[in-house]
Amino acid sequence: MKFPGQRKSKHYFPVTTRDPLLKQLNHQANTVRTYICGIDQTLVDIEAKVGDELIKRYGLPKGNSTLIDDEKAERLYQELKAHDLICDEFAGGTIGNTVHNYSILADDRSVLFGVMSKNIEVGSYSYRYLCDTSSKVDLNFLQPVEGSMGRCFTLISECGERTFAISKGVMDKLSPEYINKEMIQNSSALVLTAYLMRASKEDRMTESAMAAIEYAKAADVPVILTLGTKFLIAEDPKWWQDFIKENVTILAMNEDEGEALTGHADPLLASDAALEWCDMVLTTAGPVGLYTGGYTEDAEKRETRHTLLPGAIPEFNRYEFSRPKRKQDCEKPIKVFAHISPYMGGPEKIRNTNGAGDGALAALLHDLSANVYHKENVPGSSKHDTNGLCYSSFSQICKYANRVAFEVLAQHSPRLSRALPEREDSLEESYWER
Ligand SMILES: Nc1ncnc2c1ncn2[C@@H]1O[C@H](COP(=O)(O)OP(=O)(O)O)[C@@H](O)[C@H]1O
Ligand SMILES: Nc1nc2c(ncn2[C@@H]2O[C@H](COP(=O)(O)O)[C@@H](O)[C@H]2O)c(=O)[nH]1
Repeated sequence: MKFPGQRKSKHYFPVTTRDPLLKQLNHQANTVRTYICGIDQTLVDIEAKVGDELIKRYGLPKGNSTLIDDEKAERLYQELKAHDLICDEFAGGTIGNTVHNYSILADDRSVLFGVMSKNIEVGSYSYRYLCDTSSKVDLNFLQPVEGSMGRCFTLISECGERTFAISKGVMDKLSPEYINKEMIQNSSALVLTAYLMRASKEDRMTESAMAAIEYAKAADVPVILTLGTKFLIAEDPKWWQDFIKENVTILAMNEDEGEALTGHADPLLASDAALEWCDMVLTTAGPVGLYTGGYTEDAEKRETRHTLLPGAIPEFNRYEFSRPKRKQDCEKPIKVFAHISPYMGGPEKIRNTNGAGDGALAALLHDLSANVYHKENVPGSSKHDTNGLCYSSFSQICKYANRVAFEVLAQHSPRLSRALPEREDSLEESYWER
């Protein structure tokens, strides 16, 4: 487990054996290892730059992720190929991306539940998926199935907006028998996407996801939900509010999804509303940056040293140096928010916005899992007297998530090809120390 994000003072995080205080840890027979679990529809992204006319002609709502039938998928694929419009083919799926990015950042294990073709030919989409997935993502629990892999046509308009057309193949064929209860109950977190809830009944993906959620809740493992697309949420916001209230610890969304869920276009107000149903929220807002929100114990709140920010909730970041806690773990819970503008104003050239939100979530998951790792391995640490949900403060999580989103924007695919640089001198000066 790597330390979550660069910092000048690394406290007592057990990432090095050089510190004499850590010798105690090294005397332990076995360092306890932590991991996160994710469930996804295994998908390969087929990226193409297209005109709006094509998107319209195929009846795809711009910006949405729409399921299309096999006939339409084949027609679309042949048209993209014939006009040489496909610019990349890469493993995708919102949770596949997130657990991959988690494993790259933490340099540690994640477990993915989903399906995979029984027989894999070199060069096939299944092969592509495996090649593009970090070796730290444990794929041993995937369910082998017959049939073709799911494809996600990622159609990028001139304005940069992405429209997804999903040819589902076997992506929803996951059976609940392939959800390993013990793996889920021993993990630091279970991460899911709202997309899993739109599978057809016969396909059983939704049933499998619900089984995993029940296992996680029974063992008090945090359930993290990312909303996927505003269109799905807008179909029935009340259903999603109840679902979150019933099942979710941490909610990740972008500002459009936040508006669909809460009715608030302002990401801060949307975050505030969502905290009535869950314990913590990560709200990304494209060029406006991102917000974290959640609860802390009134007696443990820590005042920021940054400028107090104006907004729909004045000076909303006052206690952003506090660590997030679950609401139920607070005697006197107070809401805390933090915001950060895009790191360095955003990359000079945004290659692709695909997966920036998933990248930010992976950073938050890393911080959460690092907290469990530290708690397991340094149980006597005062850090854990207060039963925090994450290792770092709201403010620090913002910085880390933002930095990772920047890295995804600056590269071509939604999956990080490498971790953040170990030493970023300019960062130490200009960002982490600011
Ligand atoms: N145009 C942009 N300029 C600068 N940073 C951006 C831009 N778009 C996204 N980001 C960064 O990436 C993060 C996630 O992007 P966003 O588009 O909100 O997520 P999603 O992919 O889930 O819609 C933002 O919080 C911000 O840090
Ligand atoms: N599991 C699913 N993943 C999907 C679906 N539609 C799109 N996607 C994936 O989302 C990422 C991009 O994420 P974003 O945070 O930038 O929006 C991309 O890699 C797609 O594969 C779906 O229906 N199910």
